[in-house]
Amino acid sequence: MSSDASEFDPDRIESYKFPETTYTYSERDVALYALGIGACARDAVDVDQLKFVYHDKGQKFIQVLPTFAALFSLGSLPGGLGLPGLKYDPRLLLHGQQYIELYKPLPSNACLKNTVSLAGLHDKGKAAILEIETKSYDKDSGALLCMNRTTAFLRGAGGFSKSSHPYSYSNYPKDKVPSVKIPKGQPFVVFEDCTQPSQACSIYFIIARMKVIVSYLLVLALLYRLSGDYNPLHSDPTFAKVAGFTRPILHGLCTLGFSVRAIVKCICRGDPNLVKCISGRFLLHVYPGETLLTEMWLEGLRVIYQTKVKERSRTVLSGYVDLHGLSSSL
Ligand SMILES: CCCCCCC[C@@H](O)CC(=O)SCCNC(=O)CCNC(=O)[C@H](O)C(C)(C)COP(=O)(O)OP(=O)(O)OC[C@H]1O[C@@H](n2cnc3c(N)ncnc32)[C@H](O)[C@@H]1OP(=O)(O)O
Repeated sequence: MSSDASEFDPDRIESYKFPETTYTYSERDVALYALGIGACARDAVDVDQLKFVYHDKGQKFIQVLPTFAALFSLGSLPGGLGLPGLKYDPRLLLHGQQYIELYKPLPSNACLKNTVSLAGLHDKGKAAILEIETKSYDKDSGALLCMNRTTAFLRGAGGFSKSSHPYSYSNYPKDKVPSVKIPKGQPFVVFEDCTQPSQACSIYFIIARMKVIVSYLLVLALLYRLSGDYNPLHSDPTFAKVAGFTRPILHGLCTLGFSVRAIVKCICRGDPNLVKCISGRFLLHVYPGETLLTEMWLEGLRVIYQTKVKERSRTVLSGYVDLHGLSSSL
């Protein structure tokens, strides 16, 4: 018996073959992205960040922040999430998680070929969770640059299981994904950005062995969207209200970009190529203009982090970043 085309149909979603896509970017996109996640926002001559927006010290290419790789995954979805069998209200979609593996330093401009597949689909009753895997190859050399696993939390789309057992499909072993446990002790380092332009910038407070970074977001969602996520949830007040928010919220990937940029600055001493893999779960929305505070703990070559909104004292993101090694100056 064929299923009704207007129904949520997990079998159709699971058997869908995603087309290959291409994604092309230039140095201008790389610099615009870095500005969208707050690089140099508080200090236009920050030696650790100028290289992400400018050919600092005569460098030949602008360097690429590791979370730039996440853009390839959003750009790889044909027509958004218009998959056969997937029925959901786009106004209720939230970004749930992002996982990125980096295999090579990201070039400052490239033409990429993306292969896309379903990584997971889960029925959580009140929501459906959809996971999409994107592998990005340099089109010229054929080299695999990175892999993204992007998780969408589709509020109101759950309850589609055909048996009493909740539907759950994954193309990767769940036990290989470490869950994040925030350590009980104090974070590792303290770094605080200046709060007002009139203050001296980039003041370091080394308090015991703690470092904390504070960043200030202003109209970032409007700037960040120019990197390719035009979801009106981040710009349209009416749309945001229907989605359940008092005003447009920040892109999850912008918050992740802030947090990982803080880690690159504080732990990697500005070297983006020390980052091997990134994992983050979005726990709560962020309003543009709120202050982000990223706390970091170092456990071997793993940085465990959590990001809080200072004004509401709420954790909005947590995860880990695995490194290839540690900076010798740490
Ligand atoms: C293909 C992908 C395309 C992606 C496109 C992205 C486009 C972007 O423009 C969209 C955005 O950027 S939206 C902004 C960023 N995201 C957010 O602000 C979401 C913040 N998180 C929340 O609000 C809640 O955690 C919330 C609402 C997500 C969950 O909270 P609750 O409803 O309270 O859930 P809870 O009862 O705690 O858990 C139910 C089950 O769901 C699992 N879960 C919870 N949070 C999750 C999350 N963030 N990601 C993945 N899974 C999550 C829980 O584990 C639980 O399952 P189980 O019962 O099996 O443990």
